[in-house]
Amino acid sequence: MKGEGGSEGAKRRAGQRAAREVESGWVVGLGTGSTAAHAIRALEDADVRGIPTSYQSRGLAIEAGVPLTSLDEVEGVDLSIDGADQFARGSGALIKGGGGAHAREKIIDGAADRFLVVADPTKATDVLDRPVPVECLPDARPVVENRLRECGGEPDLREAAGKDGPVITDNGNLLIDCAFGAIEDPGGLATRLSAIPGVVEHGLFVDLADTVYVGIEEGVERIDY
Ligand SMILES: O=C[C@H](O)[C@H](O)[C@H](O)COP(=O)(O)O
Repeated sequence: MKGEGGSEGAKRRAGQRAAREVESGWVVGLGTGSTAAHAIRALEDADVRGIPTSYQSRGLAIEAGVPLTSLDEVEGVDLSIDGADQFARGSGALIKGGGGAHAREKIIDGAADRFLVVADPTKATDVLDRPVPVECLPDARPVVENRLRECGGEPDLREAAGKDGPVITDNGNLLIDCAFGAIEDPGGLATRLSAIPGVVEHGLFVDLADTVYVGIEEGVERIDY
């Protein structure tokens, strides 16, 4: 369910710009995906501790020599830097989870004093309209799918490439990509999705982003919320 396109240069500019906000001694949430990866690499020589949001970001941090910690070893998270599959320019609402990492991302990004989103211009939209990734307990899938239909969605179990069967998240759960068409009220939909028994977490991030850095041809655009 990853988004298409987006130049690597734009992603790199956004990731490196966000990494410049990190101060010595900070605890930093390490986001997942190809854009957040540039921020993690840019922290190579920084005096920080990182909390990874996924298996992928953990591996990247180890490669870059960023010391790792966890939520139960720190008093707080100073800053988190993470990507997005789509963001609404006007509100900063996001769709995340194209790589299936949104549950841990929401915990860590949401715990941070500041949450910086890094993106390329293909992620920007006026109204969110990508399918929303929903992480679901395996036994609950039929019930969750019915409830998603009642919410107006079209659920689609995410299949794994190179394997017969579904994608299993880092937490051992299933992923359902649910299309809702244009999402005019992300906050209302987020509340409804969170109330479904068996839903571990969904990829709508509402009122969480403080700043979006968008890599563009000439540099980086900054949008504050
Ligand atoms: O589960 C994955 C994450 O939410 C990513 O941050 C999101 O998919 C964006 O990834 P990318 O920067 O590779 O487009």
